[in-house]
Amino acid sequence: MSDPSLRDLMTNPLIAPSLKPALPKLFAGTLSSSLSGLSMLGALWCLVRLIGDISSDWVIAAVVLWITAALFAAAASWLAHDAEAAFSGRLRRKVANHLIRLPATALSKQSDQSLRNLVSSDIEKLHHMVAHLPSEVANFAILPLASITLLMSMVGPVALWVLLPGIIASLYYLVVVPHVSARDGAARMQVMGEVISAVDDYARGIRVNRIYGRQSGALAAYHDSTKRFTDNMVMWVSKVATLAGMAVALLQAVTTFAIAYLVSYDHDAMTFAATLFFSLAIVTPVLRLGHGLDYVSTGRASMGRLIALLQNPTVPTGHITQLNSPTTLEIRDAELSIDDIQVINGLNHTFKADALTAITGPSGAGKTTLLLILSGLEPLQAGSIQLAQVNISELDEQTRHQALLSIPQGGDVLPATVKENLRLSSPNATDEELTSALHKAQLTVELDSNAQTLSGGEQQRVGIARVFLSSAPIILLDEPTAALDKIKATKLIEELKHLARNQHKTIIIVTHDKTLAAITDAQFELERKIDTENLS
Ligand SMILES: Nc1ncnc2c1ncn2[C@@H]1O[C@H](COP(=O)(O)OP(=O)(O)OP(=O)(O)O)[C@@H](O)[C@H]1O
Repeated sequence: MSDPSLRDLMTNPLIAPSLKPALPKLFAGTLSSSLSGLSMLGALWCLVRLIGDISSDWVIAAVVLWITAALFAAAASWLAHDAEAAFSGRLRRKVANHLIRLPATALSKQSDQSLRNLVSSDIEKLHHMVAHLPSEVANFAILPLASITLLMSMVGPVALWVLLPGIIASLYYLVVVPHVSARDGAARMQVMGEVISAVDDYARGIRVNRIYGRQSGALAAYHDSTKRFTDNMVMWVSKVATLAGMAVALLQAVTTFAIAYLVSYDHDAMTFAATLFFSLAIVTPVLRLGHGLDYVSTGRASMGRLIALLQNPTVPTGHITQLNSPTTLEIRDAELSIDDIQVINGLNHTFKADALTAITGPSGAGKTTLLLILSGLEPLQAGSIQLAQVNISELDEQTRHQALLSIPQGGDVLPATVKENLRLSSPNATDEELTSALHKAQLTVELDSNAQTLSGGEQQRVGIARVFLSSAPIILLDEPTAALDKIKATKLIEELKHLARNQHKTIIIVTHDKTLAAITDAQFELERKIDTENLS
C-alpha cells in the first residue's frame, strides 16, 4: 500500500481530528513565515536601491526590514512548534489509548520495537513534518513567486532564464536523488535493521558475550553489520552527497551569476544587482529541497503506519454501568480462531461462584486464550462471555475493569518500589495491608525495595499480591504457581480458596499442575483440538 498523501493529514478521520485544533496556529505560522521572507526580500531590495542612490535611508530601511524579518521568523517558529506540540500530544494520547484497547492477538503481532516506534518516533516524524510545512510553503512557493514577479517587472520575460538553475536543482532532488536512494535505501535499511537486532541481542546476552569475547554471536554480528553499514554509507555519500555538493557549488554561485549577467548586462548596475540577488533568492531554497522532501516522505510513511494501527478494531465496549448481584461468570457457545486455527470451539461453562476454579489441559489447548477471552481482552467470533448475566462487550470499560482483575503469566512491574507498585492497585491501603497481601502471595520482601531488582518469580508474586488488595469480584490468574515450590504453591492455593469463599469472589487460575488443581474447589479441563484427519 502506498503512503498516505499530505491531503490525508487534513481529511483522514483517524488523523485529521488531532490536527484540526492546531490549524489556526499553523496558518498563522505560514503567514508569519511568508511575511518574514517578504521582509527579507524587502531588505534586499533596499540594498539594491543603495547602489543607485547612496543614502542612509536605504540602510535604515534595510535594517528595519531585517529586524522585522527576524521577529516574524521567531513568531512563525513559535506558532508552528506550539501547534505541532498540541497536535503530537493529541495524537500520542489517541495512539496510546488505542494500543491499550487492542485485542491481545492483535497486540501480539507487533514487536516491542514497532510498539515503541508507534508511540514515539513515528509521531515525532509526523509532527516534525507538520511543524516545518508552514516555512516550506513560504520558502518554496511565496518567496520564489515574489522574486519572479519583481524580476519580470524589472528585466522582462527574459528574466525567466534565471529559473534554469532552480529547475535543474529541482529535477536533481526530485528525480535523481530519490532514484539513487530507492536503489540503495532498501539495502541500507536492512543493514540498519541488522545493527539494531545485533545491539538488542548483545544487550540481552551481555553476560554471555563477556564470557565468549568479540568473536561470538551478537557481538560478531554487530561488528559485521556496522562495518557493512559504514561501507554502504560511504558509498552512498560519495554517490549522492558529492553530486549534491557539486550541484550547490555550480548552481548557486557560478551558473546563477552567469545567467543573471546574461539577462541583465545591458541594464544599469542596480538592475544587474537586483537580478543576481533575487535569482539567488529563488535558487537557494530549491537547493534545500532534498531535506524538505526527506522529512515529508518519512512523515508520510509514519502517517501510514499510524493509520494502519488506528484502523485495527479495539475490544468492544458498551455503556452498561450497573451489575446484577451476584457477579457470576459464564462462557456461552464460544468460538475463536486465531490465524485460521480454531482455538476455542463451541465452549460452554459456568464458573462456580465463591470458589477457586482451575483451568487445566495440555500445552496449546487454549488455556491462556480462554483467560484473555474471560477478561474481555480477546473478542469472540461467536458466543459470549456473560458477566453477572450481561454480555461483557456491552459493559462500560471502567465497570469491566472494576469487576475483573486479570494477572497475566510472568511478572511485569514498574520501575518503582514494591509499595508504589502495589499502591497503584490500592492507593489507600496501609503498610500492614500491603505486607499482609505480600505474605498471602508467598512473598517476603521489604515494601521499600526496588521491584525491578526482584527475581522474575518474585515480581510475579508482587502482581499476585494485588489479588488480595483488589475489590474486583472476578479474579483471573495465569499460572500463578509456576515459579513456586510445592509448599508455597499449596499455601497460595489455600489463600486463594479462602479469599474466594470469605469475600464472595469467583477466582479462576490456569495451571499445568494436576495435583494443585485437585485441591481447588472446581476444575475445568480443556482438550487440545487435534485435526485427526491430517494425522497418518
Ligand atoms: N497471538 C497468537 N497468534 C497466533 N496463534 C496464537 C496466538 N495466541 C495463541 N495462539 C495459538 O492458540 C493456541 C492456544 O494457545 P494458548 O497460549 O492459549 O495455549 P495454552 O493452553 O495456554 O498453552 P501453554 O500451556 O503452553 O501455555 C496455540 O496453538 C497457539 O499457537
